[in-house]
Amino acid sequence: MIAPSILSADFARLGEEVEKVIAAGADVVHFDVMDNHYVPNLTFGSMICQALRDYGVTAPIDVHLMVSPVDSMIEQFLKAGASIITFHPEATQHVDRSLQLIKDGGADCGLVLNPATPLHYLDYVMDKVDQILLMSVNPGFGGQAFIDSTLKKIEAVREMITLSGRNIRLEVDGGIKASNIRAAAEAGADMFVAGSAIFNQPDYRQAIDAMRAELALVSRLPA
Ligand SMILES: O=C(CO)[C@H](O)[C@H](O)COP(=O)(O)O
Ligand SMILES: [Fe+2]
Repeated sequence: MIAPSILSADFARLGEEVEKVIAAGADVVHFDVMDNHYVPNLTFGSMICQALRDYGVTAPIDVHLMVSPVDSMIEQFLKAGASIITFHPEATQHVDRSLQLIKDGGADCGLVLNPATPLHYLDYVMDKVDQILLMSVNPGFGGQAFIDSTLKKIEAVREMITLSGRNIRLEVDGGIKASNIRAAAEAGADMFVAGSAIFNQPDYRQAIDAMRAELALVSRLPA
C-alpha cells in the first residue's frame, strides 16, 4: 500500500491535491497531525479531515498523531472520519486506553515508534494493534533523509508480527522514495508513506508507478 503524506501537498488546494493523488494510484491518504508541543511543527487538526470527507474523499484516511496529550485528538478524529489512527506511545499516559478508544470508535489503531524508541512498547499490545508505524526520520518535518538503521528495526517488527499470528500492517514513514522503497519492503514493510517524493514531483502517477515498479521486484515478501 502506498500512502502519500499530504504534509507536502499544496495546502491552498488540499481537496484537489488529495483527489489527484488518489486518481494517480494512491491507496491511502496519510494525514500528519503536529501540535508544536510533541514535535516542533504545527500542521492541521480534525476540521481539515472533516473538510476532506465533506469534499468527497472516500479513500481511507490514515491519521498520524504527533500530539501530546493524545486522547482528546482521538475523539475528534473519530468524529471527523478517520479510518486509521496511530499515535506515539510516549505521548500518552495510558497506551492501552488510547488504543481501546480508537477501537471503540470503529477505526483501526496503531502505535508509532521513532527511530530511537525501543520495540518494548509493542510487547503487550500485539493482540490489539491493527498497524505498526516505524518512523524512518525524526518526526516533525517532511523531506528528511531515510535513517538506514530502520531496516533492521523493520525486520525485527516483521518477526514479532509473524509470531503474533495476526495480520498487522507494518508501515514505514519518512524519506521513502523509489530508490529505497524496495529495501524497506524486503525488510518486511507493507505500507509506505511518501510525502515529498510524490508531491514534489510534477506527475504524481509517474512517482507512484516508479515506487510500484520497485515493489514488483521485491524478492523476499514478508511471511
Ligand atoms: O510523519 C511525517 C513527518 O513527521 C511524514 O509523514 C513524513 O516525513 C513524510 O514525508 P517525507 O516522505 O517527505 O519524508
Ligand atoms: Fe507521518
